[in-house]
Amino acid sequence: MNLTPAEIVRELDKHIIGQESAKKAVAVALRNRYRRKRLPAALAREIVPRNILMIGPTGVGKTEIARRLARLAGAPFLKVEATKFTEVGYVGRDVDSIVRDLAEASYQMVLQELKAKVAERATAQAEEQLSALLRVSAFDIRSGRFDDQLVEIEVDEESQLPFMGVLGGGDQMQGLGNMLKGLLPQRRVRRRMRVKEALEVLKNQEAERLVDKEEATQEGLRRAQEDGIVFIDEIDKVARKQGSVGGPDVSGEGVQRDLLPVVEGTVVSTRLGPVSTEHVLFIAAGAFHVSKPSDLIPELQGRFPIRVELSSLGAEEFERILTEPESSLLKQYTELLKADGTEIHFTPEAVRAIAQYAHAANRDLEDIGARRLSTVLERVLEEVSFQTDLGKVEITKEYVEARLASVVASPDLSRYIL
Ligand SMILES: Nc1ncnc2c1ncn2[C@@H]1O[C@H](COP(=O)(O)OP(=O)(O)OP(=O)(O)O)[C@@H](O)[C@H]1O
Repeated sequence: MNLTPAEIVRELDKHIIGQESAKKAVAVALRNRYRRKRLPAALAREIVPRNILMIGPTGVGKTEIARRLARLAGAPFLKVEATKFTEVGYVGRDVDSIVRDLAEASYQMVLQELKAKVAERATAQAEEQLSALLRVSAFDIRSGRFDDQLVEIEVDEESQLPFMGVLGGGDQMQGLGNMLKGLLPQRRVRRRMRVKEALEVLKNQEAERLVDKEEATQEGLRRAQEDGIVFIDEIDKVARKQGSVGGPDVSGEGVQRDLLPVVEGTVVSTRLGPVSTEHVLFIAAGAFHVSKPSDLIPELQGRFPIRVELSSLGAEEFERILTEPESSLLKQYTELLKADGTEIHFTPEAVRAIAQYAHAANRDLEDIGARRLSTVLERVLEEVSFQTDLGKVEITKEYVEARLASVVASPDLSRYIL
């Protein structure tokens, strides 16, 4: 993956509308990693990432840019909220958990890749096991003819939920869950389930056995350290100037002091082994409505030398966000309903109307950025979504207005619905 900064921006353009300077900054940061790796080792060690501070209101694409960048680079990614941490010695999460969770995310990423490589073999073995159990041919299993039949299989306790890592909570909960999984001794239990499910469970179990865990650990460690990207949201909330009121940490300065070594480069021991944060890229973000970046402690300011501002979004950007990204909201809804025999089509005027309503709601209620589009769209499509097999349905400006008029007329109603 040796994309030039311009190519990286072009990739990001497929998902994020506007916010050019932020895209450019992250593109350069990513390219710098590639540049560094081409230098002699002694020199490369000296060059630390120049971290980025994103300044902009909520819902304008800060997280999305960082997440997309990570995906593009195949880099392990972790999002944390600065406000979730508390000074060492007080109740709350300690900052070292950032590194442990990043390592865990990295390990899981590698594990999934390794599993994908052995998927074919794992499937064949799972089919064989089931065919032996049911005394039918593997072909019969594959045909799906026995999908609904019940079968009892022996499973590793943790293999029962092959998708737990995907579904479980936020990034942090996922890290925690995985960590627990790693610590618990494996138990074998007998479970009755439908053949179709058994196949999935056994596939996953075989894949787990086939992959080289040590390889996953080593590669996971390497990626966390060399490619890891940590997004620290709400940094502005811990950047208040020293408050006048007492209490343990009114200003958030303690959290900043704790974050500092992690950002500067430290070694944290994790389940996988020691992880150095020296080359991890940190992207901090905040609205900075009240506090200013200059309210951060000087050492931390120095560690985030690249400052980019993201602008708040207006009706025109909303219109583009609705339609242009590769998996835009309108495309998502269209595909979703198509699965149920309803083909919706939005007229350009309808799209504009939705964008304008969203913009107005942000202005009148609270500016939540592009997130507003989801609530408005949900309301517009409420009735259509409730039904199935409607065939072709055209969503016109008049329809949008009819759906939203009553809500918009009542400020109280708006607050709940939009
Ligand atoms: N410029 C944009 N282009 C496309 N989609 C956007 C844009 N801005 C926001 N979105 C969408 O809006 C949602 C919220 O955006 P995001 O998570 O990036 O907010 P944020 O700026 O990080 O705010 P917060 O700090 O509150 O998390 C995401 O689903 C994202 O895809």
